[in-house]
Amino acid sequence: MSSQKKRILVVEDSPIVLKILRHIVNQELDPKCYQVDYVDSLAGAKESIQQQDYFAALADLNLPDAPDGEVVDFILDKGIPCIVLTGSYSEERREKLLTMGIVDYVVKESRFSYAYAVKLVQRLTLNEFIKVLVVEDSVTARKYVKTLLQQHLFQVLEAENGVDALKVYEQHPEVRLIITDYHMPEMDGFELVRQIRMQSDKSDLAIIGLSSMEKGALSAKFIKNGANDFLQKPFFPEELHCRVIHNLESIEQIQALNEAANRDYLTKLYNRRYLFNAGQEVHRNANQKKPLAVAMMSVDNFKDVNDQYGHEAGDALLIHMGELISESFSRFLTARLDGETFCVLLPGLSSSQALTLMEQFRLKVEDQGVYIGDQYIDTTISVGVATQLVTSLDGMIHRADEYLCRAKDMGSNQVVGES
Ligand SMILES: Nc1nc2c(ncn2[C@@H]2O[C@H](COP(=O)(O)OP(=O)(O)OP(=O)(O)O)[C@@H](O)[C@H]2O)c(=O)[nH]1
Repeated sequence: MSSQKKRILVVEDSPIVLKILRHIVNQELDPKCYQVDYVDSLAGAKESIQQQDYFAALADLNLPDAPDGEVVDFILDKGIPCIVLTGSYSEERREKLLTMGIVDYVVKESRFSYAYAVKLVQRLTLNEFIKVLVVEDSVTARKYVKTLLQQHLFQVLEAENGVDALKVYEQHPEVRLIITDYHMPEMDGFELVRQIRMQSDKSDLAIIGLSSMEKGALSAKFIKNGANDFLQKPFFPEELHCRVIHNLESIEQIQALNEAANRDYLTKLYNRRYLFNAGQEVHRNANQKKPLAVAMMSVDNFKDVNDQYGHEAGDALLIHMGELISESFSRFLTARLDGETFCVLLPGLSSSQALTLMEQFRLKVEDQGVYIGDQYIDTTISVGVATQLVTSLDGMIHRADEYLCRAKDMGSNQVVGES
């Protein structure tokens, strides 16, 4: 999320609804990320929108000075995504709202509907950064899906057949979702899904197949070919949005689980498991022309910090070390291996370059010290650096560890390695 707060406008005249909304907003929207303004009339909305840039608005359809949804027209006119709160539901009203180009409507029935509306704001914030590829040979159908996705702030890419889609995907591997039709010239939807699945699995990229009603079996075939989901045409806009959100949330949950499994809970650096897995490729790519250095570092006399200032202070020092390591070695793979021991893989660096870099880091730690509360703690590190390429990463880490022990034996606060 960008460092600037997102401004959200809530337009609602009912004090009871406002009270519930405020409560949910306070619970769900981080005040560090969102600034929410509340007004109770069209006049209030006009004044606020004149003064501020809004990321999105939640607006009541019927206000005393705007009984017929005029506030929604006004908000949309200003290019602000709008989630409509409506007291009642009818097919006619739904049709009208959707053709206006709103993000979604929420019938004011229970606390859950307000929670849904607030969650939608969070979703829009994420969507801004998500690329979706729409693959469809009919220009009208493609533009329709594109418009619906843009109403939810997605970045939309287009392709008119499977071959075209593969090219776009190659240029934009960050695409998180592909929505593809079945029947297309050059390459159909099934073949596209088959080819895409050779590169990206379901936990990295979601695929939703589109198939027409009369060809019911296509939907099952789409799933069997590797799509995450399908949608039968013609579909309601809400159906598309629900499927899109559902599939993206599944991917996000898997990624969050992976991330949690790969990170050290305290410093947020990668953990030992991740370093050993991801490091294999780094090690494989190393050769005589592309050297690899492995540095192991350990905070000196860390036990004394725990003993003297308490375990919490020790934790704070480790967090500080984690921050220092990730900012100083941002282009390298870094990890906390255990306790007060950290590791960094430095591909492309010769022995002397690696030793110099680690010596600079040692000096930085020595110079900085750290405040834990109002207590200033002086701290130093010892470092071992292995640069001789051996057959396994484990072997290099073991060597670096031996140099680290030597640095400690020689009095700590120094870098020892192969020159
Ligand atoms: N606060 C805190 N302490 C930890 C954590 N993990 C390990 N420790 C402690 O770190 C200390 C490491 O002690 P030692 O292995 O003797 O290392 P040292 O005191 O730095 O000594 P040298 O390595 O010789 O400089 C132990 O007391 C562990 O209990 C942690 O996550 N938080």
